[in-house]
Amino acid sequence: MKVEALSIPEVLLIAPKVFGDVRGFFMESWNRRAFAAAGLDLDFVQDNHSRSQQGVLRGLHYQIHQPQGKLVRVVSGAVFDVAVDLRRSSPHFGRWAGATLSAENQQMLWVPPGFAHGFYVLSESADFLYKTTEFYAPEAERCVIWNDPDIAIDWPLVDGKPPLLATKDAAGLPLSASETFP
Ligand SMILES: Cc1cn([C@H]2C[C@H](O)[C@@H](COP(=O)(O)OP(=O)(O)O[C@H]3O[C@@H](C)C(=O)[C@@H](O)[C@H]3O)O2)c(=O)[nH]c1=O
Repeated sequence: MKVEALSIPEVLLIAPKVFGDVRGFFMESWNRRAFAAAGLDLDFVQDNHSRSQQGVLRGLHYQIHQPQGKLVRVVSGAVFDVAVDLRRSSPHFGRWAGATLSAENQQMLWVPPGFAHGFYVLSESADFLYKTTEFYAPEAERCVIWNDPDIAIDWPLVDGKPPLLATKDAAGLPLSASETFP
C-alpha cells in the first residue's frame, strides 16, 4: 500500500495493493497491522455505505463531540472528496484538501478527527463506503456550508450546475459562524 500526504499533511491518500488476475482483482481494503505500520493505528467502530446520484454533494459534515476519523472510498462511480481542517491550533485551519476517489483508481482518503468532510458525485451514481473511529452522534452533528468563500473549495461541478443538497446541508453555516476544534 502507498500512502501520500496531501496539502494538509494529516490528510492521507492511500493506494492499496491490488492483485489483478483473470478473475478480476483482490485487495485488502483494511488491515489493522498494515495501517498501524503506516502510522495509522485506528480503532474503527462503524462501517457506512451511501449511494448518491450525479451532482449530489454531501457535506461538509463533522461531529463537534465524538469527532470521527473516516477512512473513505468509492466502490462504484467517482467522487471528488474533500477534508477541511477545523483545528484552530493547526497552521492549515480553514484550508481544504481533496482528491478524486473512484472505483477505478481504488484509492482511499484518511480524514482525521477535527476535520469536516464532504464529497461531490462526478459519475452517474456512486457507492461510497467508509469506516469511522467514533459512533454516529446526531446531536453533535454540524455542517459547514459547501461553498463558503473563506474556504473556497474548487468543486469540479458537472456542467457548472449547482449541486443537489440535503435541506440540512443547504443550511450549513459559514466557517466563521461554526463551532470548531481547539
Ligand atoms: C451518518 C449517519 C446517518 N444515519 C441516518 C440519519 C439520517 O436519517 C440518514 C441520512 O443521514 P445523513 O443525511 O446525515 O447522511 P449523509 O449526508 O450521507 O452523512 C454523511 O455525510 C458524509 C459527507 C460524512 O462525512 C459522514 O460522516 C456523514 O455525515 O441516515 C445513521 O443512522 N447513521 C449514521 O452514521
